[in-house]
Amino acid sequence: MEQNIRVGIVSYLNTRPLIYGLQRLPIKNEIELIEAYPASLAEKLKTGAIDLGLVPVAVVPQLPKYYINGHYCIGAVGDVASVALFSEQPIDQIKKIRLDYQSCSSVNLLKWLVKHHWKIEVEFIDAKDESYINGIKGDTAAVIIGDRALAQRPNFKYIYDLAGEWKMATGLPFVFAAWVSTKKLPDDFILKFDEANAYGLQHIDEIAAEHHNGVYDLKKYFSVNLSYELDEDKRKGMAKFISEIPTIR
Ligand SMILES: C=C(O[C@@H]1C=C(C(=O)O)C=C[C@H]1O)C(=O)O
Repeated sequence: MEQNIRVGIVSYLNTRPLIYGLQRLPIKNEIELIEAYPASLAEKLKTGAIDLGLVPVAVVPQLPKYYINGHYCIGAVGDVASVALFSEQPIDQIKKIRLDYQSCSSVNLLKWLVKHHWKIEVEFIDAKDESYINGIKGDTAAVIIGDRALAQRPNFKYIYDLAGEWKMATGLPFVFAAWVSTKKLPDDFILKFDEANAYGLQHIDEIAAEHHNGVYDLKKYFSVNLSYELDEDKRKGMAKFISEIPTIR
């Protein structure tokens, strides 16, 4: 038998609806799911450790060749809830921003917002491990993504939702990650893969109940905050963001 297609998936709750069908439908016998945080998935795609992955769109310009597969993504048309700048002080008083080591897209989005939307002068500090979250004090804020961001929501006075801010600035939705490959995958495989993604989106109530954690309303998270269809507007938002990346390095 041919080797299974290695599929990189984000190790956060946001991905549960997209993988629900991949774990249950017959396609599960053709794939191997490899879970990691987004920045690590980007590395895995670059080094060939995965064939297809839910990879941060911010790394797409670094790939010699790429394909955006299927019709689903991790996106938002307004506040996403799990990607934010957390602070004790309002935006105009922030002097330093610690950047989540698990992120690629959100860190670049934050830098774009700092330069083009908030227009503030700040120092960026790359975080190396989870301890950076304890450093959010006074005029030092931090970007946090994923489940850890949902968990921190009750702890900070100021929460700037990065997808919501992007929407205010551009009028467009934001795409954090899409199903990216560096080689063309068979059309019949992508069709089945896409159908498996759709299957999960038809089972949001079960998935929300299964992962219920008392931290955040997951039904709202999966159906209002996150928006998984890679439609025309999301493609426009994604193209705009990718075209802006050279202006923020
Ligand atoms: C909405 C989210 O989107 C994510 C953020 C990413 C990034 O910043 O690179 C990549 C994938 C997604 O997991 C989240 O993590 O909460």
